[in-house]
Amino acid sequence: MIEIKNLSQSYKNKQVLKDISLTIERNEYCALVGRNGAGKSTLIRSILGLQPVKKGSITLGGFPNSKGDWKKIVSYLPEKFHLYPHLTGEENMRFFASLGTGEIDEKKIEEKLKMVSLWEDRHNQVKGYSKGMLQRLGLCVMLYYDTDVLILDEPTSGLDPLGREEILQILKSLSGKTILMASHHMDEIKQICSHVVFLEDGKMTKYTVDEFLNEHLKGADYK
Ligand SMILES: Nc1ncnc2c1ncn2[C@@H]1O[C@H](COP(=O)(O)OP(=O)(O)OP(=O)(O)O)[C@@H](O)[C@H]1O
Repeated sequence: MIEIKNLSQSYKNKQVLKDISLTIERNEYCALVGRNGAGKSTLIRSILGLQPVKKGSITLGGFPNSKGDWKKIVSYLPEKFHLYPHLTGEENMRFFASLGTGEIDEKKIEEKLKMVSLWEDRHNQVKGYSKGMLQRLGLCVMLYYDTDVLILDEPTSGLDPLGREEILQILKSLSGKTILMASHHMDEIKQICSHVVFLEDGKMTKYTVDEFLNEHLKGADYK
């Protein structure tokens, strides 16, 4: 579903990604792991076409990321995103739903709000939502589009253990999705991911979760 070939990225003289090649197959749940500054955001930004690719190529579902068609199969949840605080949860959903074809699928909004346990709170203004609720609403917007590929940048960042668990359970309940998710939390990676994409010194290695744990956790780099 995601294919990266010989990707290199630099900022001025600093090379951040060095000749990276990666294939993420359909139905794989991949954690994107690396120390601060390893290049995780640079990789995500490159995949999403937010950063021009000068060297290498990226395709999503067979579509080059330089052309628009790939957007039909990919949704992205940034680490920081904006919702309208004066609108209710449901009104926010309706707003984002209308950005697609212009038509709003009310049944689907109901289904997704229930999926993220916000149906009861749908008539409340978002300004009163907790961080966990906001994160679930962000996820709900993303899930509304029913895309095959989900890219998430630290979706549980800043949440308490219960809030994190709620997000993980939602992701776990999905089927037929391909996920790339930046994460610093080994416990959540173990819980929901099949693979780890590890960035270090500009190089990338893809492991199964067990391989990664055996290789890297003896020194307790990540917990
Ligand atoms: N716009 C930019 N201009 C110059 N250098 C940048 C820019 N963006 C990122 N960098 C540098 O590139 C390197 C990789 O940054 P990136 O944000 O991709 O890492 P990251 O793995 O996402 O880090 P974190 O875990 O802290 O979010 C870092 O050394 C960073 O300082």
